[in-house]
Amino acid sequence: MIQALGLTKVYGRVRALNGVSFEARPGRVTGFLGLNGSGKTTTLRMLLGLTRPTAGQALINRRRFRDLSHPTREVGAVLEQGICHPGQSGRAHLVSQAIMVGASRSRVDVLLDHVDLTHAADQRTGQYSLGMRQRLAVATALLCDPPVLVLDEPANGLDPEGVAWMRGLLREHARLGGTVLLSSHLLAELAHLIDDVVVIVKGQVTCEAPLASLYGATASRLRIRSRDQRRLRQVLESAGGRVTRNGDALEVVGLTSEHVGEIAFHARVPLHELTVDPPNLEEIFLDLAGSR
Ligand SMILES: Nc1ncnc2c1ncn2[C@@H]1O[C@H](COP(=O)(O)OP(=O)(O)OP(=O)(O)O)[C@@H](O)[C@H]1O
Repeated sequence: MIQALGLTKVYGRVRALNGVSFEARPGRVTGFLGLNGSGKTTTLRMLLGLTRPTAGQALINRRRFRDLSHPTREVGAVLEQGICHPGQSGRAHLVSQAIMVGASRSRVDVLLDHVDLTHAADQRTGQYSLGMRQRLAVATALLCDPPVLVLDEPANGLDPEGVAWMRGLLREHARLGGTVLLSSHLLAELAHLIDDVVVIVKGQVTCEAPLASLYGATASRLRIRSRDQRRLRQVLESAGGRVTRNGDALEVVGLTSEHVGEIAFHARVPLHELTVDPPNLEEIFLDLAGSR
């Protein structure tokens, strides 16, 4: 469980965070979304005891990071990939990290396998691709099998296969009861990964909700073609639809497809096309982030 309680951070004249509060719960993957400079990294760093809040508290399992008796057993973090010596092999890196955090040596091989790096374990990390370094960073975070995971832009630089792998790993972690909080500046990228969304805009949380509820709150757009567009537009508008023209089609918001079908039937206007465009996640996010 992660809790941000009124987190505020002031750097000189910059108020980077202004009373940020939200929760990330066990068994769920929470996306922490915001445009560049909105305060995501500052918040994550506070959760991990790396930045001191001016006011408020950042709690992992109801304690501040510095009060955790075994921090690496409670929370694993991937803040930036590639904090490893380029001359060291992936395996050597993990072994030295395991010694530092008191994890067993056997855990290293299990994790190399888990992140699919066994084949490159003895290669120098300086020769690793961005995706391989990201996998190594995830393995490092998992050394003590912590229930809470915090990841800053984990999909950055990953190819589609890497993104799919990361998605599977994080979903599985949540399925087993873990808490996952990850930041991103792209909502669409997280569509099949996250359960809950927290949106931060200029240091303030503007939305905290299950992802599914965002789809529900935004009306679908219908695309309709007919032989008699003029008549159709008239009847749809008088039924309360907001109609705009797009090429040879009409776009309608505010009516369901069933409703449109019945209206067209009663008006005796044959339809050539009636399709539903689900809300576009990126548009929803940009609306929430106040950039449109
Ligand atoms: N050490 C610092 N000193 C001064 N200002 C800072 C410092 N760290 C962050 N800031 C400012 O705080 C604000 C939030 O920055 P932060 O890095 O948390 O945003 P972010 O959402 O993670 O952005 P990005 O997606 O670009 O990484 C920005 O205006 C940034 O310039």
